[in-house]
Amino acid sequence: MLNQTDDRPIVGSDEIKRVGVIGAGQMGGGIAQTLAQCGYGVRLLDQDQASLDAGLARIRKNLDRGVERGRIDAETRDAAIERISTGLDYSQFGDCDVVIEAATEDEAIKRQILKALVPHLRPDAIVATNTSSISITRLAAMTDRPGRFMGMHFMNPVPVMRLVELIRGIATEETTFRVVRDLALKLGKTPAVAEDFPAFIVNRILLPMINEAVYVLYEGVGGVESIDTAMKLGANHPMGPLELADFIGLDTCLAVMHVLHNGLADSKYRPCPLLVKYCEAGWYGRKVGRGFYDYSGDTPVPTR
Ligand SMILES: CC(=O)CC(=O)SCCNC(=O)CCNC(=O)[C@H](O)C(C)(C)COP(=O)(O)OP(=O)(O)OC[C@H]1O[C@@H](n2cnc3c(N)ncnc32)[C@H](O)[C@@H]1OP(=O)(O)O
Ligand SMILES: NC(=O)C1=CN([C@@H]2O[C@H](COP(=O)(O)OP(=O)(O)OC[C@H]3O[C@@H](n4cnc5c(N)ncnc54)[C@H](OP(=O)(O)O)[C@@H]3O)[C@@H](O)[C@H]2O)C=CC1
Repeated sequence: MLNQTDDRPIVGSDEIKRVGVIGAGQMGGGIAQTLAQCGYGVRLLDQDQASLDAGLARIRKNLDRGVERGRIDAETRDAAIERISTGLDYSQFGDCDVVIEAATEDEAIKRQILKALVPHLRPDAIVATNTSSISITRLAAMTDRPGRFMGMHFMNPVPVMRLVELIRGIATEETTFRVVRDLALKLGKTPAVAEDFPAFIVNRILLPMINEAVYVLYEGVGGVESIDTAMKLGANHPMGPLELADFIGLDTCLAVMHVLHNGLADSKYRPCPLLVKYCEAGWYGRKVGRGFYDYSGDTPVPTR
């Protein structure tokens, strides 16, 4: 398939066979698992072996749970694991058709990753970012291929959630968009298109709600349990906002609020000081064992 604007060849969606994933955290792991379950070869990278091992162990556990619950059989699980290779070196992405960046929500880290990544890619490879909030256009400018760059924003937990937000940067070519949209469809997801504004659609709406829940806690309007019970039973949310904040990661929640606050320059997006304090303490939520709940025991215990 030929690129419509500059005639350089670009991979077509049917030709996507190998996908690289950068970051083996909860999102990178979920994306890798979903890709592998759908038959794609996956190259997974993180910055150290311990993070890679932990990521792969989480994928195995999720797939094992699928087998236990009768959702998949053991052969499907084993084949999915076989399709995932891991490494610490960007050269593993040399044969990838698409690479999805899913590292920590920090623009400096993402810029560094993108700069290091592109020299190893085929000229026609597409780069997508799973950022929750950062400008796609700005990240694209860090690469040698703004036309082959866009936002592909999965939701957590990736294997379960049906939505993928698709965000074009100012330079994203239509062919790139179509290839990435088709990949999302092949993963069984429903795409929703968002413009390149801070935090796009889902997080522009969801994160201020979570931040407000933290203010409600900060001001003593309710305790952790009351707030979550109120929103679960009163608004039919599957998780309360504080439970959800812990699930997303308080570091990610705070990073998104900063992008909204800085990017839209409106005081309504001011991160709650209590959210800032929890992050300063390293209480990032479920992934570290403590956030608005303490996860060290059998059942989560509210911390306030
Ligand atoms: C921050 C961003 O940039 C954007 C975001 O992602 S915002 C966050 C968006 N996500 C949400 O809002 C999630 C809200 N929560 C939920 O929808 C549900 O609580 C939930 C789907 C996470 C769990 O559902 P539940 O019914 O309470 O639990 P449970 O029965 O254990 O799990 C339901 C299914 O999800 C699967 N699941 C749960 N957690 C999982 C995980 N972390 N990874 C993979 N699969 C998971 C389970 O295996 C189960 O699958 P089966 O029914 O096929 O066996
Ligand atoms: N959490 C959520 O609900 C959602 C998050 N997102 C987005 O997905 C991305 C990842 O989030 P999430 O998975 O939750 O975060 P996690 O903290 O779970 O994982 C981030 C991973 O990135 C790794 N990492 C950090 N720096 C580098 C680097 N220089 N090179 C390679 N890997 C690196 C981290 O390694 P280490 O642990 O060693 O630092 C970690 O394994 C973020 O952009 C986030 O905004 C999108 C949708 C939902």
